[in-house]
Amino acid sequence: MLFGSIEAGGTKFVCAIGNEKMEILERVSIETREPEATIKDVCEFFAPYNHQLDGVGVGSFGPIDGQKSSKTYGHILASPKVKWQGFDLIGALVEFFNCPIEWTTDVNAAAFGEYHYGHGKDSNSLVYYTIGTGIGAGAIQDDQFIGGVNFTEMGHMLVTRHPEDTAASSCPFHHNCLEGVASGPAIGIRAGKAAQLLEEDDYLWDIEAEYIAQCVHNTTLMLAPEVIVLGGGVMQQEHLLPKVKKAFEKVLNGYVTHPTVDEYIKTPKLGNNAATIGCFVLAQKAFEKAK
Ligand SMILES: Nc1ncnc2c1ncn2[C@@H]1O[C@H](COP(=O)(O)OP(=O)(O)OP(=O)(O)O)[C@@H](O)[C@H]1O
Ligand SMILES: [Zn+2]
Repeated sequence: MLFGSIEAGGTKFVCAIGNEKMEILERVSIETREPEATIKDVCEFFAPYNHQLDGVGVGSFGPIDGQKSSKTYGHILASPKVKWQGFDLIGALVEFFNCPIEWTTDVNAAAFGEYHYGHGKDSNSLVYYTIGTGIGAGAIQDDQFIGGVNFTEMGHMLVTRHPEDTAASSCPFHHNCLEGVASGPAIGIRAGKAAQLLEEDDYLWDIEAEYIAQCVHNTTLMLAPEVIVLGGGVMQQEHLLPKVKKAFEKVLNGYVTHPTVDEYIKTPKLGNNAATIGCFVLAQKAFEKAK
């Protein structure tokens, strides 16, 4: 079988071809420009395979309309990328491909990859956070994405400000949401330099760990997942995960039981392939649904 994967991101579209073993056979990265030119390149990549593909999975940047009954279903909504506002992304892809398509958000796709082939392989529930330019999350319970009226926006949960943290929030909407205080740009504002340039022993990493620990605490109490995966550029700081585990145990203060922190709080097993593999699984589901 042959599946297509499209990770539609604000900076790049990563397109891949894979098989039922979830092996990536070919992959290309296309710079995100205006919609028409970008979609044209995406279609060119897939064109030689279009009659062989059994399904395509898409993980899209947002905000995107996921309400099936909506007139703008599958359209990009009020995106900061002005040229994409109102663009019918899913419609354009459905029109091009000759096979069934299943789609969700980019972070849901990464969560789905980890749920099926990564740290969630033997679990029935998983929450995945990406901590990068923004903070987004996907929650899965029994193979279903959690969400209703909208896709979830857990990255904007409110957190308690660290008493010594007076830095401006990087989120234009909230003074003390997780993204506003713990995303890469938020660390950058606090540090006065890019997060990746911050020394490993800088105290700001302890503040960062406390914010992420609050996120794990809130997630534990609201969703009680079997595993929480923390991905994205910021988590590439390997010293951060142990700090988060310690801070989480402190903030939770033994209130509920959970697996050991080493089993419970993970960085992605699939690394950068989580979303691609998640899209292949979506593609497989699209194929099975259409049978
Ligand atoms: N090694 C690193 N250490 C610390 N911060 C990092 C590192 N790599 C990237 N970042 C920070 O993460 C942000 C970029 O996030 P990421 O690498 O996940 O890409 P992205 O795809 O742009 O993010 P998003 O998932 O929000 O779209 C930047 O703010 C950057 O400062
Ligand atoms: Zn916010």
